[in-house]
Parts: sequence; structure tokens; C-alpha cells
Amino acid sequence: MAFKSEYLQRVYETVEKRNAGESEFLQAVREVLESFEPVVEQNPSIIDTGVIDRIVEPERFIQFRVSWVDDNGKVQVNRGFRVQFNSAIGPYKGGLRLHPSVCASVIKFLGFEQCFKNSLTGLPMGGGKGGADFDPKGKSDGEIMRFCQSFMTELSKHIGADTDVPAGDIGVGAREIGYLFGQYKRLRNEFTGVLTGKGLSYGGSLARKEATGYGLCYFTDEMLKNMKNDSFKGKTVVVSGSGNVAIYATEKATELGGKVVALSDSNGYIYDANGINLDVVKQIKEVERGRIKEYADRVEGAVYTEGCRGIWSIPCDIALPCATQNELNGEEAALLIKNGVMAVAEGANMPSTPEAIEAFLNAGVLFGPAKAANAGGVATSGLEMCQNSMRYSWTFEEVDAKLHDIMVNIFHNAYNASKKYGMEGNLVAGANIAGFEKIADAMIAQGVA
Ligand SMILES: NC(=O)C1=CN([C@@H]2O[C@H](COP(=O)(O)OP(=O)(O)OC[C@H]3O[C@@H](n4cnc5c(N)ncnc54)[C@H](OP(=O)(O)O)[C@@H]3O)[C@@H](O)[C@H]2O)C=CC1
Ligand SMILES: N=C(CCC(=O)O)C(=O)O
Repeated sequence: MAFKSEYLQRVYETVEKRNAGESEFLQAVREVLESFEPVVEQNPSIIDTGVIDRIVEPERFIQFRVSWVDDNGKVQVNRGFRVQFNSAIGPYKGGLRLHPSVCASVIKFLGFEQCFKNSLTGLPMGGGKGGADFDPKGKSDGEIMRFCQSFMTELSKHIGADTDVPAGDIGVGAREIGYLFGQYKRLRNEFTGVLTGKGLSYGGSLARKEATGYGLCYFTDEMLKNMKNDSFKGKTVVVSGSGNVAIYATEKATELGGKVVALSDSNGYIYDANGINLDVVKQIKEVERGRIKEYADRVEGAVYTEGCRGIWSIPCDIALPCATQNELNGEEAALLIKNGVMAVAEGANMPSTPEAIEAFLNAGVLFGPAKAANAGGVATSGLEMCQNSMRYSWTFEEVDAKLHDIMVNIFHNAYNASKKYGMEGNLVAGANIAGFEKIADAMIAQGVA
């Protein structure tokens, strides 16, 4: 659909031409540009600054070969990436994703969204993202280590504590961060806060493991309180995924009074009417690195169903998509709405399709967009950077309290921006605009660069 603003139409057409076929990146850019319609209408002078023309183009995109040897002595080749999208408000900051689906389009969508998300945290972090089409599933620790060492051998040329600070994402957890950090230190002979999500024995922050999931629930709680005078108490919750974000979203949602009845992985989903037993999930996922279907074999009354997208057929009050992009489409949104969902908050990056978002907003479902709702992870990464700079560590409670305050502020800043531009309650637009304003201010101040 064409933009109302001829200027934004031109910007989008240029992006479409330069990034032909990169559907995930184009989806992310279109959503943000649509949010900017009232901004351009109310402040036409922004056009001459070229800020919008510049913010949709990454400052740097790096692609590189990653060769490594598997346990059978066979040479393997993967493709690695790092996009250094925008450094106006701080060093590039964003995760590393290891998944066979990783490609330029996915990395650029993630890096573009990271710019606005990081800005919303209020911390000095620019936007970046990276990863590779390497599949960690079924690999031995030795193979993971050798891949990470080869990946970091190239990546180390482009990153640094004051330049670009990677972290975890899909397929990159504590184990991978450890191997990446060890290789960086060996190559650069420096011990710095160049990665976040580090282990506690070498500069990691308490609460970083829990942060994205906890922060998602803090944001959702604030959204429910302010927009519906409600809370998690007594609510039925469905969480997709069963990785880092999903596990700790389940933990905090339960602590806040919700009953989480379903989780998934890429093969299927479990339903437990009694409420998910998180200790069993952690044992399966964090210790054994197993499949979620194992849960149904260990918990009386739990049911496993093949096919992960079926999870959205489970009636619930609150849905928290915490797996991957475009995992929830328009039809699945309609089913959730029919079954009475009152709030959806995105733990994953871009999990809802544009059709799903439109369905939720039109139905009056509270909708917490990823850039705002899942910013707790990178916010706590920023707090890890603060602690590393001080060479000092805060307690879990101190970090968790800062995280909570950041998430509450993100909600109110996004809400206030939606109200300021005549879209009160549309937190998609509000978050995009609120995140943009700080970046735009810095880009204008720093000249055409
Ligand atoms: N880690 C972080 O700090 C943050 C992560 N995020 C986002 O949260 C989401 C989950 O990340 P995280 O928990 O860290 O990653 P994990 O690797 O720990 O878990 C990912 C989960 O999503 C599932 N999944 C991955 N790809 C697909 C797919 N194509 N179809 C269905 N299920 C899939 C995985 O299932 P399986 O095991 O079968 O692959 C797994 O259950 C991602 O979108 C990520 O970008 C957002 C903010 C911060
Ligand atoms: N994967 C993350 C976390 C990035 C970070 O902690 O730098 C995200 O915000 O999508």
C-alpha cells in the first residue's frame, strides 16, 4: 500500500530497490516508515535533514567466510555477518544469531530494529546485529568451540568495547559467548567488555540471563495496569518458544500471578492445563539441550502436539510470542482474538506479521511491540557495560530494579509519543517514534555523516 507522504514513498522505493528480495528487512523498514507519517506531516523540515534517508541505510555491512573442521575431520564452510547499522547515540550494540535461516535480510532487519530498541532504553547504545547460517543443533561442544573461534577470528577485526559490542540471540547462549570471548581475548590481548552476556566469573552481569523475559513481563504488567487497570493475576498465558526468552518470561509471568499453559520449539508445542513446571523445562532445555516434547513424557497430564504454530489455537488471556520472526500471522491472530486474548507482547523480534498487528490493534487487544517489550535484554547488556566500565558488580536486586524502571519508562515514553502524534494507545507507532527522536537529534547534531 502506498504511503500518504510522497517523501516517505520515495524513501521506501529506494530501500526496496537497494535491498530487492530482502523481505524481512523491507517488512521492518515499512513498519517504521508508516509510523513516521504524522512525524513528517507535523515536522516537514525533517525531510531536508536527510535523517530518514540515512537511518534506513546501514553505516556498514560486513559479510565473511567462516571455515571450521567438524568432529569427523571434514572442512565446513558457513557465512558470517555483522551489520553496524547506526552509531549516532553510542557504539553498535546487538546480538549474534546462529541459525540456518540467517541471511543478509534477517541480519539487517534485526540490526535496523535494534537501533530503535536501544534508543528506547535510554542508555548510550547504537544499533547492530550479526550471526551466521551455522546450525548449533546436534553439534558437539568441540564443534561449537571451533566454529566460534573461527567466527571471532574475523569478527574481532571489526568490534571493540567502544566500537561494537555483540551479545546473544537465537543459538547464542552462555556457552557460545564464552568461546567467542576467549578467542577475542587471545587475538587482541585485551580483557574488556567487548561482549555482553558473559559468565559471572569474567565480567558478566547478574540478571542478564533473566532480563529479556523478565523485562517483557514488566512491560506487559505496566501496559495492563495503565491501559486496562489489570494485571497478570489469574490470567492464562501462552508463551511460544522454550529458549532463553521464553523460559524467563514464563518464570516472571508465573511470579506475577499468571498461569503459563503452553511452550513450543521448532518441532511442536506442549500444553499443560495445570501450569508449566519450569524446573522440568529448564532441565530439558538448559541442561540436556533436548526437545520440548520430552516434557509430555515427564509431566502427568501434559500433551505434546507436532507443529509449533498450533500453539496459537490454545485459548488464553495473554500471548507472549518468544520464538522467532513472523511466527504469528493474521489467521492465528484472528483465532487468538476469537478465543478472547486481551494482550499480546512480543518477546521475539518481529514475531507478528503486519496482518497480525493490524488485527490486534483493530480488535482493541493491548499490543506490546518487540522494540519496546523485549528491550530488557539489551538494556541489561547496557547495564553490564556500565558495570564493566566501573570494574564493579551490582547485586541481582540492584540490576533487576534498574531493569524494571527502564521497562516502565519505555512503556510511558512509547505511550506518550503515540498520544503526541494522534495515535493514542498504538504502541507500535509510539515506540518507533520515541526511539527515533533521540537518534534523529544526535544525527542532526553530528552533521551529514
Ligand atoms: N537473547 C536475547 O537477549 C534476546 C532475544 N530476543 C529474541 O527472542 C527470540 C528468542 O531468542 P532466544 O530465546 O534468545 O533464543 P534461543 O535460541 O534461546 O531460543 C529460541 C527458541 O525459539 C525457537 N525457534 C527458533 N527458530 C524458530 C523457528 N524458525 N520456528 C519455530 N521456533 C523457532 C527455538 O526452538 P528450537 O530449539 O527448536 O530451534 C527455541 O525454542 C528471538 O526472536 C530473538 O531475536 C529479543 C531480545 C533479546
Ligand atoms: N538479542 C538481543 C540482545 C542484544 C544485546 O544484549 O546486545 C536483542 O535485543 O534482540
